Amino acid sequence: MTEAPDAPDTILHRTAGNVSWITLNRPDAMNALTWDQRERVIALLADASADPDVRAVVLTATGKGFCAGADLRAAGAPATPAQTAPERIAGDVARMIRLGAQRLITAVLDCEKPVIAAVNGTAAGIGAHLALACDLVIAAEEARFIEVFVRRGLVPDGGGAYLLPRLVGPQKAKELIFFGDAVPAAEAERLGLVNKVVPAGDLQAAAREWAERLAQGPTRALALAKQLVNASLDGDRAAALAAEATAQEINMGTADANEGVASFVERRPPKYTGR
Ligand SMILES: CCCCCCCCCCCCC[C@H](O)CC(=O)SCCNC(=O)CCNC(=O)[C@H](O)C(C)(C)COP(=O)(O)OP(=O)(O)OC[C@H]1O[C@@H](n2cnc3c(N)ncnc32)[C@H](O)[C@@H]1OP(=O)(O)O
Repeated sequence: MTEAPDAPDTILHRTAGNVSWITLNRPDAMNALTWDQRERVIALLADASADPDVRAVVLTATGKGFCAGADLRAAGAPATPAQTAPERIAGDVARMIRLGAQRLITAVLDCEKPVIAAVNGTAAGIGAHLALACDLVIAAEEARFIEVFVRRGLVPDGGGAYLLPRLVGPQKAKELIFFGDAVPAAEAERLGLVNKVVPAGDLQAAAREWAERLAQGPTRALALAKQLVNASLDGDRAAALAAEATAQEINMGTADANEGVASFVERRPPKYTGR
């Protein structure tokens, strides 16, 4: 288990049916992220990668918000520019973004298990990017996605200017970033930010259904496929084709790959073990 500060009750965690459920639980603050919570989520994602009994991850939250971004009231927030020399501000905030927001988003992108975001409500700032970095996004009808940074006079961080253009194209990405308007779940689905929109009362069941299907799948093949898709966004065709050939070679060493082929030949359903 990865060591991380305990975030008693503000991050709930359970594993059921080979699915790791990570729940942000500060509903009174729209699940705005504190340092402890962020480190706890990063640790739980690392644990999911390492644990062979975890074959899928669901990230969700309680209350009316999914995550309202960094907790702007968090103790120890950097002093305002007027109180600190510019070079110190640059050193502090850039380092905080690298060591904070960016580590969180990277932990999702690099998690070696499929990660589903079950977005129960407002996802703003890095809270939106936390959802959009997940492999699959299921949103409740009332959910909305807000590139809220501009409302605070901030630059989008936590991977926003990396994720958004890849999801919706550069023009739409800049519209969302420039205006910071709330994007309702149905529009987010139309734009390609969300895979599926369901009534709020069905969100957990929908996430469980997809997560349990993935948890019965060929876990290593799913992890390699996730890496191929993510890497393809940054490379050229030659790199993508080389990577898929290598991934298939690696995957052929798994029991699941042999089970998948054998079950077809033997005319029976496959039974994958995730190994
Ligand atoms: C990780 C530690 C960081 C330390 C502080 C850093 C300071 C800045 C440093 C540089 C920038 C870092 C940026 C960061 O990496 C990435 C970001 O996420 S920046 C964006 C931060 N988030 C926001 O700006 C969103 C702020 N919230 C809102 O705009 C609105 O709440 C909403 C999301 C549009 C939802 O609106 P409503 O539905 O009307 O809900 P309320 O506004 O009434 O909120 C309910 C309740 O929750 C409290 N709350 C909401 N968001 C935050 C928040 N981000 N931090 C703390 N508290 C929040 C809100 O105050 C209400 O509480 P109440 O007033 O009722 O007690």
